[in-house]
Amino acid sequence: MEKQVIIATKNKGKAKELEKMFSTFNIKVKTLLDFPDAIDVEETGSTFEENAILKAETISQQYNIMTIADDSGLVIDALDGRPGIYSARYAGEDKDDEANIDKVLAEMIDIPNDDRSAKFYCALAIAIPGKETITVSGTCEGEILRERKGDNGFGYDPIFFIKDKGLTMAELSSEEKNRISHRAKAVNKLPAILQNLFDLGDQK
Ligand SMILES: O=c1[nH]c(=O)c2ncn([C@@H]3O[C@H](COP(=O)(O)OP(=O)(O)OP(=O)(O)O)[C@@H](O)[C@H]3O)c2[nH]1
Ligand SMILES: [Mg+2]
Repeated sequence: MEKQVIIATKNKGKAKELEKMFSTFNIKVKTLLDFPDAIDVEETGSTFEENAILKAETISQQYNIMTIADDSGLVIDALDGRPGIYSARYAGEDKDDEANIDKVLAEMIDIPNDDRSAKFYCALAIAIPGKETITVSGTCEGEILRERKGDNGFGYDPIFFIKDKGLTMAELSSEEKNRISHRAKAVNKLPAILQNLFDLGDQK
């Protein structure tokens, strides 16, 4: 049977980036759009890794197919790591990107320019039926601006400034974001792991 993987995310921005990154692997990529009855996993973990594992294992057990889940977020030093694992729901359960940005900007209004460092963090969990779940992670360093710049990407991208580039994440092309992002850095650790896993036995 052809190797296949489910990317278990309901976030369209993430799904698009991950589908693109996985297109280089010799594997059929499915998303939760292909599985409308997928369980809605509650993110009850206290770390990105725990939440990624919860999402990946629940869906891989439901369908008996290898599943990758991404749990990610923005970690701001001056806010003691917030919004962190609560990034998607920072301003409320309706997961409104614009409201989330407004909340961060308001909380940081008195934070001086040289104390606005932050990072994006991405944990990926790979759950394969009958095998132990594996996690990898990646980070991307930046600074939080005082206003939005750029329209690409999703989430907090318009206020996340990357010094090396002199641009926000939302001003990068999708190709460029996919080269340097926290998600790309995590995905880049996968080929060796996937190779190893496939060599261990049959993959449905
Ligand atoms: O500007 C951003 N650029 C990114 O590249 C990025 N990656 C993550 N994030 C933020 O972190 C939340 C993830 O939370 P999260 O991992 O729980 O995902 P989610 O709830 O959106 O979807 P799901 O995968 O759980 O179904 C997202 O909603 C965003 O607010 C990002 N923001
Ligand atoms: Mg989520």
